[in-house]
Amino acid sequence: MENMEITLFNSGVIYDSRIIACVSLTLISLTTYFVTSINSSFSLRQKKRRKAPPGVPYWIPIVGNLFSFLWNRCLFLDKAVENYGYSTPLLLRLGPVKLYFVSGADHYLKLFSNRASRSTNTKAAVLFALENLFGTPKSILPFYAADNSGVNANPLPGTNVKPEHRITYFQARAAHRHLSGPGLAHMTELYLNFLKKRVVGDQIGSEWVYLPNLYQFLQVEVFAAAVEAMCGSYILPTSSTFISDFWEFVDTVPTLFKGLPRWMSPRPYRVRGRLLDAIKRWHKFAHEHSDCSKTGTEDPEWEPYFGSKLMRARQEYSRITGFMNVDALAAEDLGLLFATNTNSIPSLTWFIYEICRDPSLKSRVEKEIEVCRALSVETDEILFDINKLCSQPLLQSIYAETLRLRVALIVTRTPERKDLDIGDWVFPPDRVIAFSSRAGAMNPHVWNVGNKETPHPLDEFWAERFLIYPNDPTSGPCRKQVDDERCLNDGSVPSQTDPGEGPIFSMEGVTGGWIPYGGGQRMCPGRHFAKQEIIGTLALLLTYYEIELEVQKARTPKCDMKFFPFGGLPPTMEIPFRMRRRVNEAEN
Ligand code: HEM
Repeated sequence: MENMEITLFNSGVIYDSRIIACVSLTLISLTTYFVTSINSSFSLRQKKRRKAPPGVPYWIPIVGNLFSFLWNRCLFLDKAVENYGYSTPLLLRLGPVKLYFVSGADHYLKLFSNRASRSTNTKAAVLFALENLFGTPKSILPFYAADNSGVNANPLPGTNVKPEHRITYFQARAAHRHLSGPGLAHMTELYLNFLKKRVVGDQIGSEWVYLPNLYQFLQVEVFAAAVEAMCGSYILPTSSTFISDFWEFVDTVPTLFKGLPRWMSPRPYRVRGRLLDAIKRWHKFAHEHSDCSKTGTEDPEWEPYFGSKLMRARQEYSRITGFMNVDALAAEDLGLLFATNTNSIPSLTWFIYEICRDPSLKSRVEKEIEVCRALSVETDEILFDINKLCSQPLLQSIYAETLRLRVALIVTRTPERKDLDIGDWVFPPDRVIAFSSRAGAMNPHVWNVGNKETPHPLDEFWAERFLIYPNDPTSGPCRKQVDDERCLNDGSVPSQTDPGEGPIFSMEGVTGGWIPYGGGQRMCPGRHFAKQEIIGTLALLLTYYEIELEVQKARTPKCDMKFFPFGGLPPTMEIPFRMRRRVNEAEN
């Protein structure tokens, strides 16, 4: 104790060094907060065009906003938007990293424009995810980092990356080519067949079967069918715990995101290691039995070893680079499995939940499904017209509303080489601009929130938010303004509705608020499959089964915000349900 005491000026006053430390820290914190607040309000008041976004004040130098952000990411960003408004981009200091956070719908649209798409990249987020979440070897990261040639067939001017090293372009080309057109049609058809074989071929007969959790049921059945449609029939058998490992890994992603080292948090690394090993075993086996260079128009869309052409194309371009080793390839595919399933499956869970908990909504949905199926003349099997299903107004509205409310992710862009101007704001090169789908989804300037008599707050599900009724000028997704029936903040023109017809599905006026798939050139290439997967799964399940939720009325599941900003938000609680085979369904 003695050596903790300091006698000053022989005055006889004893200062405990702990008190001195506390007082100094408080003074430093107060001064830091004062200075950063003054700077912030000074930046806000600037009248000039081309100004720098204000910083969000913080208390601790160097650390900045990091603790508040990591403590509760969603709350921190919600508060920042509440304090500064949607039209003000903000500078966040997250430890050593400084980034901008943008929340205005108009700003999103400008960031997704062709011009901005050409001069920005997504490298920072991709590198962070590869290294910290998916376990790409550190030695390979410089190879990804060096590619600044863009996503188009023609490299960006001023870049001199070797043609065979254009990894960003290869990735984008493979995804866009094979997740649309014939590849998409084939993948959806296979997915629905695999799902049907798994679920309908299962033991659930005409007696009610009680299942403890809808999300868990889909995590197994939908995951297995989707993975088989994309990656073939041999990836899952490489490890008896692949499916449970995958979801355990997803559970640990918020921990990996915080960057804790292995010795402090071994579980995420252990489970990720098991998955990467399994993927490597699958790659090896598939290479022994299949030729990944077969991605031409004459080659099969799907074979059991690598699955879809997408997976063969990914192997092939990785081989061509000469850089990618087996570990890097496994990490890339883990990343794809993550992107594919962790968004779709939680979204699908909410989609089914919202429909099944409202009997009148369910019966309207069943009518829309009914007109999209037919019996095959040859096999007597039920066939779905997936394109027609995905064009049904109510199904689309529920799907869009589900993604608005239940997907919360952050998308990033980094300006390359020169400043990026958005409105009066200027963003310097090489600094990340982040925007959150949740901020867009909750932006009251964008969305229709009903009226006093029938309010539809943005944090509540409204099945009809995206429907325009010909005779109801208050309907439709975008905010109604006193002097303007529709707010077309993206400059689009309202489509005509035929008064004789029913409601139409519409996205008019809300494209800057609805960004679960990001936007511009880097917009999610899997969105068409995701939509068909979500709507097709519901159609299949409701065609063959009666499904009833067993959730007690008093208990409503909420979104687990721990998963913000990683995409689909799973429910906070189990959703018990029961199902039984319909007795009179056409097929047996
Ligand atoms: C509800 C489901 C899904 C959501 C919400 C979602 C969302 C996203 C978002 C926000 C991005 C980044 C876009 C940007 O930077 O602008 C992305 C990228 C990507 N997604 Fe999805 N996704 C979903 C399903 C899928 C599926 C099913 C697949 C594959 C079949 C897929 C494959 C990809 C790929 C390959 C990328 C990277 C594209 C690139 O970097 O160029 N996604 N996704």
